[in-house]
Amino acid sequence: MITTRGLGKSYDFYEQPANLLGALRSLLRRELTTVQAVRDLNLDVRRGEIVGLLGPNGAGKTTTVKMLCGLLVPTTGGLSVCGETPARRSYPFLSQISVIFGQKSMLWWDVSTRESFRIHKSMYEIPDDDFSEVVARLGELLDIGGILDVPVRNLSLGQRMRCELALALLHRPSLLFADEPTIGLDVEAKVVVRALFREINRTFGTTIVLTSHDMSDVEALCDRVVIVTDGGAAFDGDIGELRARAGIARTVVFTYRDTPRLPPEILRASVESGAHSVRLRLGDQPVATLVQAATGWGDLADVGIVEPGLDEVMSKVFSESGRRP
Ligand SMILES: Nc1ncnc2c1ncn2[C@@H]1O[C@H](COP(=O)(O)OP(=O)(O)OP(=O)(O)O)[C@@H](O)[C@H]1O
Repeated sequence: MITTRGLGKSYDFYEQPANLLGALRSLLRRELTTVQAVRDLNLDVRRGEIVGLLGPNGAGKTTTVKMLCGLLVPTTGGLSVCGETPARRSYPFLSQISVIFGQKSMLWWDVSTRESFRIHKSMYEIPDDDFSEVVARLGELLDIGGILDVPVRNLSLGQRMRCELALALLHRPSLLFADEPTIGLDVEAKVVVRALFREINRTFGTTIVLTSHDMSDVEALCDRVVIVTDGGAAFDGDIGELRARAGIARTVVFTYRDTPRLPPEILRASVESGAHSVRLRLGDQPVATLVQAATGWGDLADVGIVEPGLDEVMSKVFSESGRRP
């Protein structure tokens, strides 16, 4: 579905002078600055996958997405998306893809969502029957039936995001780019959006490329993650491999019916301890050995093994790549 080889993009721009003197000088001589936003990126996405494109701020994720959907022309390298060259923006290409930018509205601001849908319908030549069916289905799934006739400027952020999603899915794209699609949504709306992504992926086989700083989105959705740092791919694999790469040990939590009598060395090594519980890092020792020892510290009620949070994992991988999370 997507292949990039040696993909690169640099931006040239003139820096804004910091003060009046600088501004006067810049009338005579301006300094051109180049930022290498994406460098030598090799990426393969197969049909039907949900791939997370992750990385710290400024890593080059949005620039990559913009090249993949044809909004930006690469400076170097080659890419093929749905068998086409995105920057040519041919009709067969555009009718197969869709893009959601969480920070940018694709809806017309002054008219209702339904009007934007109608414009979209004519642009994509969606037949009347298909259109009615998809609007009804998305209206129900996203709970927007009651707000389709409200001017977009009067919608709350969460309501607008639901409408943005519906607009993006109207022509049933086979490839969806979603750049921070859950930004600003409340917890309930995020769950709805994730469920919707899963559903369209399962039902229509839609391939999804997602960028998000919300690790719950990533855990809930992504079969595979590609971590971009400084414009290049620093990791490509599934979340299990990513956890292994970060090398953060799992922890085990022992919960007691009474207050446990913890040996001093256990107390010192604990990640946290409370009146009725203690949390320890699982090092090389077998879990069974630790559980056996834990039964001797008090009236053991429960044992739970906790994977490191994806936020912690990402933070470690980003910092190892020399970038802040
Ligand atoms: N239009 C532009 N002109 C000049 N530089 C740009 C432009 N757009 C992005 N950049 C620079 O390119 C680099 C990558 O930006 P990009 O927006 O692709 O990162 P990102 O990974 O999406 O970041 P974030 O997570 O903060 O959204 C940054 O250093 C940014 O300042």
